[in-house]
Amino acid sequence: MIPFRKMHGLGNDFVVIDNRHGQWSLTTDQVRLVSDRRFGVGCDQLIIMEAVEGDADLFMRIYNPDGSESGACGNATRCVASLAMKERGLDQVLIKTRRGNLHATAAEAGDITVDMGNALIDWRDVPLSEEMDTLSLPIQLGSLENPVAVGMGNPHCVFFVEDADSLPLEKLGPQVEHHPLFPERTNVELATIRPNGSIRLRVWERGAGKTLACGSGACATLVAAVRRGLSARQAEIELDGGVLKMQWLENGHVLMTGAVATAFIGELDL
Ligand SMILES: N[C@@H](CCC[C@H](N)C(=O)O)C(=O)O
Repeated sequence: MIPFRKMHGLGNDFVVIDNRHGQWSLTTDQVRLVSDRRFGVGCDQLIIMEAVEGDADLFMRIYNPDGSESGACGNATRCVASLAMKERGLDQVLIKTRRGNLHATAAEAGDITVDMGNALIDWRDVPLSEEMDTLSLPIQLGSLENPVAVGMGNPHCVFFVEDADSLPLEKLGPQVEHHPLFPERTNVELATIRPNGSIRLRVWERGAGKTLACGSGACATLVAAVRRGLSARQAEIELDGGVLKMQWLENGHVLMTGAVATAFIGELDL
């Protein structure tokens, strides 16, 4: 039996397995099974906590429900950071991910702030399949056009639209996810800038589908909006599951602050 925690950040939900003693090794089929809401516990991402050498407190591995691995997951980083902070009695921890060490700190009212690292805006780093300006991609799908590409350790394709809520994300998301300009597929964001400066955001996640929130997607959207001259460097982003407070620092790093919650604790019989 493998113990797990079911956690979420704004409804973006995770099965979190503590494998710091290295006793378990999940196959891709098992990752898919655990993530499948029809047969398993079900989650947007399966997160494995692993032991690490060096400065970081732990390594966080991120699997999508289709079995693919991602380099970044903002909401899960807050969840895992909150576990590590409680465990160590600290108000800051360093979480290692495939893209590097992410510094997380306790914020007001139980929220967690994560420095999600540098936003990547060179086409090679997103990555895109050919040289181009990431500020304006030649993609047109119905009323969707001219998106911005941003890398946050995972790829994002951000469309600015009149009304994100009026568009069929379930139909458009998979088409953009598999667009040939993205050799590693992409996460897809539909964003609307509101008159008060906040941003309404809906996300189709690579390898997962429509989710209630996506932390790295919120980071990418703020960066895209600032680069387009549509937003200040600090903004609130409203996802289906709640609000993230975002800031793009002058040094290129993106800060994300938001809530975390544990839904329940259980055991997997694989
Ligand atoms: N939920 C995440 C992103 C998860 C990974 C993504 N689906 C990918 O494949 O890159 C977040 O909060 O950032």
